[in-house]
Amino acid sequence: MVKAVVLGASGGIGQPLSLLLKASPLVDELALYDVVNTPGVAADLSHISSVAKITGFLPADDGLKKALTGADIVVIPAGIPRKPGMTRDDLFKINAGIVRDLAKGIAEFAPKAFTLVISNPVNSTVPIAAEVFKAAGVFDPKRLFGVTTLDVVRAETFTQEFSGHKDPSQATIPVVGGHSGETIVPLFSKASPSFQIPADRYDALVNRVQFGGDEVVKAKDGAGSATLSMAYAGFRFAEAVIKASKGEKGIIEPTFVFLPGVAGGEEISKATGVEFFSTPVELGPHGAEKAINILDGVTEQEKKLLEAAVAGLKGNIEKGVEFVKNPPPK
Ligand SMILES: NC(=O)C1=CN([C@@H]2O[C@H](COP(=O)(O)OP(=O)(O)OC[C@H]3O[C@@H](n4cnc5c(N)ncnc54)[C@H](O)[C@@H]3O)[C@@H](O)[C@H]2O)C=CC1
Ligand SMILES: O=C([O-])CC(=O)C(=O)O
Repeated sequence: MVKAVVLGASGGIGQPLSLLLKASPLVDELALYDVVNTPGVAADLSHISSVAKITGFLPADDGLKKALTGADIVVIPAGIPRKPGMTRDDLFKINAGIVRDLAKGIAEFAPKAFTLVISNPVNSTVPIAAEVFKAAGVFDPKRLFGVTTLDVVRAETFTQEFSGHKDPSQATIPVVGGHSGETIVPLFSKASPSFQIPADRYDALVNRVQFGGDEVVKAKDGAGSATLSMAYAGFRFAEAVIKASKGEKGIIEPTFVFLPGVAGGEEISKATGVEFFSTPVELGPHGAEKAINILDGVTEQEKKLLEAAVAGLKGNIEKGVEFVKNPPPK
């Protein structure tokens, strides 16, 4: 039996993500939580003739507790999205508190659940969740994931003409680092099967993966950021976590984790100088079984990208940790 919970289920990402989870044969129970509209979204989805039994909750009447109790996997797309001209870090002011409070709920009502954080800025919201879990004495680094799958999905899509896959999702193109601008590092040299990108196209392709989010923010012109591609990516990652938890072997996905708490992660943490980092992770019954180091043998260009990523990540991580350790005055 798998119970999945979506926190922020009525939003632009929350609704299509809930649809995909409701339609998935891997999910037996689905609970939707948001500060608005969950009764309607749950009623609508409940007419779909799939396995999952669906319920919707609002904050009143212990809604968060009821949604989270018994959860195996919790996905968090709660929080505000960007508008043109904003960086993901500009979302910190509002989303940091939202993620902190939802993480407190998870610590209390579903401390053993896999927690998948989508809310931006991921580079800071994942450290926030980790600090909340630590303070509550329930932190298991193998069970906390920042969802960076959309960066991988974009890399697969944007390089299709070089990878040559009819179905671009069949390419393996690792993207490491974090989830904002220069902290996003596509490692094209580590793609498998390998392919060559012409030198005059390289910078533009890296830039497109790093700033793919901005492309959507601009096109939506004030109406938000990526929602449908994110729902696809979030579902892909959630599905991978669920399949691995059920014993399926060989599932590897890049995700933003607390490296010192995952087997193999210490080495990557030493090499990069950061504790939180997105790297390919082998998933298993208990979550992140092994962090895979693919940083050896990267190209000189990729080394430079990694340096810039780490410099940005350090501040983002510190900001998240500080937010919980030394909360700003109310
Ligand atoms: N990790 C990634 O790759 C990506 C992350 N994002 C991020 O995901 C977040 C959500 O984006 P959208 O769905 O487009 O935004 P949205 O505004 O459409 O939806 C957010 C939902 O969160 C709900 N919410 C707000 N406070 C809440 C709380 N305390 N508890 C529960 N629900 C709450 C809102 O009522 C709303 O329904 C944003 O922070 C965005 O930047 C977006 C795309 C990609
Ligand atoms: O760009 C944004 O703000 C949303 C996001 O994280 C993405 O699309 O990668």
